[in-house]
Amino acid sequence: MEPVKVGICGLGTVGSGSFNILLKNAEEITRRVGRSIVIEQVGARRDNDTCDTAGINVTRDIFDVVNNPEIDIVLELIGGTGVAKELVMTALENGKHVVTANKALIAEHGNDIFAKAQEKGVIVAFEAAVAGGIPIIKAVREGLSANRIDWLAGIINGTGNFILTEMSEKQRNFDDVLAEAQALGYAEADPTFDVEGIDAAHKLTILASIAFGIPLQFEKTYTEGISRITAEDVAFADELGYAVKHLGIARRTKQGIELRVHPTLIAHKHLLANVNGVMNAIMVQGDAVGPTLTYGAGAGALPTGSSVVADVIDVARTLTADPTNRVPHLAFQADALSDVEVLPVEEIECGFFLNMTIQDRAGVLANITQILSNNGISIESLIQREREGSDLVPLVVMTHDVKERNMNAAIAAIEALPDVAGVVQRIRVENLA
Ligand SMILES: NC(=O)C1=CN([C@@H]2O[C@H](COP(=O)(O)OP(=O)(O)OC[C@H]3O[C@@H](n4cnc5c(N)ncnc54)[C@H](O)[C@@H]3O)[C@@H](O)[C@H]2O)C=CC1
Ligand SMILES: N[C@@H](CC=O)C(=O)O
Ligand code: NA
Repeated sequence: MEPVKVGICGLGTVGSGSFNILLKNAEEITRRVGRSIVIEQVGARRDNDTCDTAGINVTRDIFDVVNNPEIDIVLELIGGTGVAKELVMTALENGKHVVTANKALIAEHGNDIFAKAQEKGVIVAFEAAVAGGIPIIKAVREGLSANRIDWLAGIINGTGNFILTEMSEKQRNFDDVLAEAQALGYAEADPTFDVEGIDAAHKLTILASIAFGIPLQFEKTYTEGISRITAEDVAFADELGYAVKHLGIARRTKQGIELRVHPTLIAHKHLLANVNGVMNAIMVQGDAVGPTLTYGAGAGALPTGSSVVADVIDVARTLTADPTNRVPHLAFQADALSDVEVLPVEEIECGFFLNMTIQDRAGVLANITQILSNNGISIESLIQREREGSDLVPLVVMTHDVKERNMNAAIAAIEALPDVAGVVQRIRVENLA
């Protein structure tokens, strides 16, 4: 049989990983697919030392790739939502299948892209876009398709988890660890996407769509990053028996859907609290299967390339299958997406860890507990520390579950007390039972 011809756009971290896997495992891949997969052309601004492109057609113009009539599958591995969108739309218009690792593109423009793919009868595959090497899209969209998914929660940004782990285990400084994550190829081109939670929000948007059958709604995802987390927060949390992890959470409730990414306290004994470094893990709760957990590298050239190439294999296999029987892009039929409401964060209920600085003076603690109680908030535990030579001392409060709305009111009142210095740090606590 004729080989399947692939064109790679972008030869950076993920492009090089995918390129090298396609060459190294060519024989094994042919055994799996029943025909060979060859790299017909590479579009790259510059060469990559880790890739031997001898004998391969290399162009500096990535649009040569999507306009090359020989190519069956285009790999979009340049990133961003500008040129990348134009590239993907052109490839689809030209009748080519597309494999991408670009979560920003899918989360923000996926609705348009999938509509175009459907019109043209081609596939857009994006396993690498969520949690790097973990086959979570396939797991949710296919492996768990018998279930009504109740919720999912996971560590879905490798850079952020790498930073939190190094800060907690080695007391390293935030900027240092971020620079290392960039050098290792984990971080986004703009690393604020990693540290401000935008990248995790892109991924959660995609996961929620395939779990619940809702359109992609990135703009409705509540997004908070790890940049405000201090070494002191991590140490206090640890003392109380918790790890600080950056989680993406999507949950169905009677009122609507929770879609949120933020730092979270998780009990040390919980599996997610023990996912460290660049590793990602996602819990999915289905009504039939119960809780499931997948774990693996969330970023890096070869782990991400693993997902890209698996998608190429999937597409190559379906080239001989009936197009109407393929798995729908968002797991549910395009005309069967539901418009259930995404809840505002004020409606979400969880426990809180509050870390504040107060004057070491009689009555301050009583004022704070009174405010909490006035807002219907009960305290689970509390740490108050003396600080030698200073009458400003740290106070940490853990609360039982309460609506974010009540907590907002309580924090505003606490911050207005003359004996409370600066802002109250809040980290949400999840039991994930
Ligand atoms: N680095 C990682 O571990 C992961 C990255 N991703 C996603 O994969 C995509 C690529 O990311 P990386 O490989 O990390 O980025 P990168 O910056 O290492 O690679 C991108 C490459 O594309 C090239 N490029 C960009 N625009 C171009 C243009 N107009 N013409 C020719 N070449 C162009 C750049 O020169 C660069 O070599 C992004 O969407 C990213 O979000 C997804 C999962 C993991
Ligand atoms: N920057 C991302 C790369 C993978 O998606 C991350 O760190 O997780
Ligand atoms: Na994946």
